[in-house]
Amino acid sequence: MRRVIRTQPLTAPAFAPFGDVLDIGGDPDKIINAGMCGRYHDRAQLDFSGGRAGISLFEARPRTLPMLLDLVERHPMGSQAFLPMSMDPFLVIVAPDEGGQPGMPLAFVTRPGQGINFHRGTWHGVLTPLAQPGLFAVVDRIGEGRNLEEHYFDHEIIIET
Ligand SMILES: NC(=O)N[C@@H](O)C(=O)O
Ligand code: NI
Repeated sequence: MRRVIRTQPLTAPAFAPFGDVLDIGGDPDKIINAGMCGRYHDRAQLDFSGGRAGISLFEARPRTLPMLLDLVERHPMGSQAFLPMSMDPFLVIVAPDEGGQPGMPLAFVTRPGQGINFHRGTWHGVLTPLAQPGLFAVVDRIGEGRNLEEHYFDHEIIIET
């Protein structure tokens, strides 16, 4: 069986069941630094249970669309944030959990300057830039325990614009 999933723009309401969208839409929560900076305060639900927060840098090879989606994964012990260090859109794949297996995935494309934070246990595609440099800061759980569960699809899923 072959399924095609079309990308859609990333919005906070559509992404809410899966995680947080980090962007500077609307007014800042605070004006700081002598009026020189807007702070969009505390915008993600972070979770590092039994471990600690870590910041890593990922240099990922960009993908082109259409692309074959063969794998999603989840981190049962912590959240994971993808914070681009460029102004290029990237692809964000998520899927609902259906009895411990991923359901039908959704594919979002970010606007320049948007980041995301997957909530703990959210099925997601791995970091997928769409342009060079695929440079991201990733905030996730550092600690003991099995924090990676992978699922390989047994049917073909194509992600298209
Ligand atoms: N495994 C790892 O460091 N990265 C993945 O979790 C990912 O979602 O890209
Ligand atoms: Ni991950």
